[in-house]
Amino acid sequence: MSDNQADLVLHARWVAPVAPDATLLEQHAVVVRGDTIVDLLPSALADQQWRATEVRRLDQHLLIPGLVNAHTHAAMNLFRGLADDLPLMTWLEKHIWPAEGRWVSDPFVYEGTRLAAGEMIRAGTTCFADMYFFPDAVAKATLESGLRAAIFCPLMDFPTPMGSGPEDYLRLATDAVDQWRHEPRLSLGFGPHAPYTVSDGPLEKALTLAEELDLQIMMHVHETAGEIQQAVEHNGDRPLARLRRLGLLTPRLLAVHMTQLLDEEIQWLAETGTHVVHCPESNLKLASGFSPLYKLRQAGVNVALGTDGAASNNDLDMIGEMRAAALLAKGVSLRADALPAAEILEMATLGGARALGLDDRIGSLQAGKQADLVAVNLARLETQPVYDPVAQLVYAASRDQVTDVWVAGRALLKERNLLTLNEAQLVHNAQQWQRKIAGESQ
Ligand SMILES: CSC[C@H]1O[C@@H](n2cnc3c(O)ncnc32)[C@H](O)[C@@H]1O
Ligand SMILES: [Zn+2]
Repeated sequence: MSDNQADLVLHARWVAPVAPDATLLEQHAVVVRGDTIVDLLPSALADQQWRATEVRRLDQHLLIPGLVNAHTHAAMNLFRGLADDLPLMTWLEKHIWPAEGRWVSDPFVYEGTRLAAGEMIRAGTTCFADMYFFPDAVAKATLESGLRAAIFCPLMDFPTPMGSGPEDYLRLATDAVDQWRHEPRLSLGFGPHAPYTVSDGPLEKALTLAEELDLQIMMHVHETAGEIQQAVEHNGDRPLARLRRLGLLTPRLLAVHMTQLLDEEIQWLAETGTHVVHCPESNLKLASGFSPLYKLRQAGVNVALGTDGAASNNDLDMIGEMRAAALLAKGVSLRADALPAAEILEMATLGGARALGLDDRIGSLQAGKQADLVAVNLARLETQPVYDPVAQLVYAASRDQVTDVWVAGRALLKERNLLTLNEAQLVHNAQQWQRKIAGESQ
């Protein structure tokens, strides 16, 4: 290939690179060779300097880095709407865990993850962090969809359809790491469920293994006030203090939810480089509370954004999640300047990439990074006129304005059509699972 030959040149009316110190660009082009961005330059110059196999002119579009959903349980898409309007522990103990005990299997996780992948691609997510059972099925579905995923293998004290107990989960996790970690679009990690379901021994083992294998750890932490009260009554420690004592507060940990935080605990997170994953819609729907986003960011904690699973959110829409996060941060801090739109977009892209240890590869549009890109059409009456395209994306746009998505230079969505998954088939299969599941719970 000659020096000025590219595979793809994307010209866009606006480009938000999200790179450190980068500003919004107008009439620029992103140049892609193979799976990598090789140039970002004014459109007029790109026309002079680059020849390409494919050229797209996105004249009414904002081009952004692919959204990083930093916490979900993809296969739970098949449980969307199964149990609503309940608080966390009733939802989990009385509905979700019994349903998982009955239905979760390799084929369930494969089909549920495919359904979630279709939804995520159509909403502009290019990378998702998954925390669920049967990681091989998640890996297979992800690779087929063309998405990128960080797969956190489960760890709990009690048995599930996947494993008999901590030793078994850890063995299955290391097997999955061996099998999948060399796939360029996958990364692996450990997913101890929560402080109230994993005891000290297995947590220490997971940390040792994560250090040995250089992997991230994801855990639900401080999701509700009840979780903390129960822990204090049980062993005298708040869960975060216990994780600190065990050595888990490090840049390896993604602490999901964190709705209850003392100022001292925010300092621990900042000092140790622990990441927080904020899931505002799930927290609101389960009435769990909300994470003090403004305080966390002021303290210098890296915050990523996640949807949580579709059984508690009930969608995997990162554009909606950005809006919820922005409005909640302002409402809670009583500061209209808390979390401006550009900062929210950064959380939903580079913040997630940092938390997953992938910021050298994804999260911003820079030469040398992977070509994970999303085009959003702003020429709809709902997003007109455009003074500030990023504000329009966060405060006014909807996910169906995502028109095109690329991961590692490969198109997964073209003019709203899925290219790697059959939409009608996904709907059909979801309906079949619903009939089975609903049929038995009557
Ligand atoms: C081993 S992780 C999968 C496990 O987590 C459950 N889960 C889904 N959402 C939540 C949440 O918000 N808090 C706690 N646990 C959650 C899921 O149903 C699986 O059992
Ligand atoms: Zn979760």
